[in-house]
Amino acid sequence: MASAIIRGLVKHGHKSEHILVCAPSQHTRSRLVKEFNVRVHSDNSAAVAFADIIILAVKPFIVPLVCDELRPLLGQLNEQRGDQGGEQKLVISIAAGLTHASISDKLPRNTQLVCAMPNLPTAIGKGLTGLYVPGHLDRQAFDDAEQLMRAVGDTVWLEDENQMASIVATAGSSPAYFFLFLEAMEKAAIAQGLPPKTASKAVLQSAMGAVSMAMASKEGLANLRHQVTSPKGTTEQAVLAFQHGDLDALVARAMDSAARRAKELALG
Ligand SMILES: NC(=O)C1=CN([C@@H]2O[C@H](COP(=O)(O)OP(=O)(O)OC[C@H]3O[C@@H](n4cnc5c(N)ncnc54)[C@H](OP(=O)(O)O)[C@@H]3O)[C@@H](O)[C@H]2O)C=CC1
Ligand SMILES: O=C(O)[C@@H]1CCC=N1
Repeated sequence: MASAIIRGLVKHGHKSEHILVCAPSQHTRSRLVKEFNVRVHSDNSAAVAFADIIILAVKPFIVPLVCDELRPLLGQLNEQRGDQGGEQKLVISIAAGLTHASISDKLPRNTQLVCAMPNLPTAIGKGLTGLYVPGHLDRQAFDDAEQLMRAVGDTVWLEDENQMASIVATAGSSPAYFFLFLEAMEKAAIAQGLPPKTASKAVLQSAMGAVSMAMASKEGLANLRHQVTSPKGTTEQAVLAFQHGDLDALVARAMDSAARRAKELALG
């Protein structure tokens, strides 16, 4: 996910020399230098010395270990900046499930922390990121987090931290559902006899057309669907097959499973 954010930021015009990536493996560091020409370091505390905005983009169970490494220097530099009336460093966590309080507890007191849930299309500037800070904190103070994630797509602020699990299910994980559905369509089209390249083009262009149309239209998804579905026509048969398979219930079950997993990750 870090690579996707970096790709999106660099595409949007962020200078690669202003980005420092900390990763333990030499292989990953070399790949990122080769791909984006970013700075790299093996020591996570180098990020605190270098950056005003620090993104925690590790697996949820690694976040506490990384916070332990960031805490001493982060506390020291934020205290210095506080004394001088300067801006505090901002930490953004993209770890699925982890709560604001659980990460805050691992960082120096009063660290500016935003919980964010981006998704993979940030890599091409078309991401969706859910953002959360507790209600008693002023969101204006977190403009930098919103601006950064806006550079790689759209953003939504969440009122209630419990909504974060739904954003994981609806946006963080969902590109995989769409890929899965498109894969299934591609396989079916090939099974019906289309050449693989033709099947792929027909599936992807149709998906892009449908999504672009839905985004541009004020009519709502069900209305657009009805426009395709001629009475007694071909689409009706396909829609009926999906409905007989209880697509709505299946999708709800899948999304509930993702949201439930996000809540489990919060518990560690
Ligand atoms: N994948 C996605 O679409 C999304 C993921 N997320 C969240 O992003 C986070 C990362 O997920 P994802 O990108 O899929 O995972 P990956 O396994 O692809 O990446 C994790 C990265 O963490 C690095 N890492 C491991 N240990 C440390 C450490 N101690 N200090 C610093 N870096 C470390 C690894 O570096 P190395 O290669 O050197 O081991 C690796 O590059 C998760 O919390 C996930 O919930 C959120 C939204 C979407
Ligand atoms: O599958 C995961 O856990 C991560 C979080 C959202 C997308 N990928």
